[in-house]
Amino acid sequence: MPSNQDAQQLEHFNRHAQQWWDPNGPLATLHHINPARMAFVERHLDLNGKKVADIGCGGGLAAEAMARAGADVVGIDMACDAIEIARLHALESGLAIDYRCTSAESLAAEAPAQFDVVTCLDMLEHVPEPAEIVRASAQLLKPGGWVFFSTLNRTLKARLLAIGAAEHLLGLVPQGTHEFEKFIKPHELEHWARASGLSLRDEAGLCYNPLTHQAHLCDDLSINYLMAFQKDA
Ligand SMILES: C[S@@+](CC[C@H](N)C(=O)[O-])C[C@H]1O[C@@H](n2cnc3c(N)ncnc32)[C@H](O)[C@@H]1O
Repeated sequence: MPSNQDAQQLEHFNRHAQQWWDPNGPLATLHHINPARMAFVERHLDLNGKKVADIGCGGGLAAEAMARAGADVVGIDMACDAIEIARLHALESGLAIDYRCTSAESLAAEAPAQFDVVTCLDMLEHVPEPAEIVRASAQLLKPGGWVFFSTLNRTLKARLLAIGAAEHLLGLVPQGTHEFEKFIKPHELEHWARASGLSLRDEAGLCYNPLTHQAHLCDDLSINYLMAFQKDA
């Protein structure tokens, strides 16, 4: 297995693959936050006709939303059971999405500078070397292309809410989904992106109400946040 993977994390997502599309299942929170994440992407560009790589696509929640908006999507993930579920669901939805069980680094080696847009949503905090995923994302982009990351900030508040409350108190997310040490500060993400030839264009917090299950874009980056970068021409 290539080094930039956490076997336990992949096993975790494979274990829940069958329930990926259950809006009340273990991945329900991803269903709840997906419209706000898509709104962040679409405030920068029209996805119609764009070639998109969705890195760490899982069962395909974002990939399907982008395909419905007219994008030509390649979805990749190293949890191969999740990719199988994504394929089946796209078939049922009548969407043509190219799903592959491969790594971001392999796709970048195979298809450099081929994509208008890269999305990497709630994935960076699950890999040992997130900077390498940022670098691969930059390699995949055409000059001027956009990449969107969402991840969890390494703050006490995020630890209390995303792990303490969501995993242990409320059971919104399966226990073991997150490791606090892997959370990423916005300045770290920006630093890795800049080193990969990406310029920061926008950032937003993603505020989530665990009682109403409503998520919206906000100014508070202290828990879940999104960043948009453009590849330097
Ligand atoms: C929290 S889920 C997010 C899934 C999807 N992006 C979404 O937001 O709906 C994290 C995903 O990252 C994937 N992942 C973890 N490590 C990976 C790696 N090294 N390469 C590709 N995908 C990976 C997991 O298998 C899982 O599907």
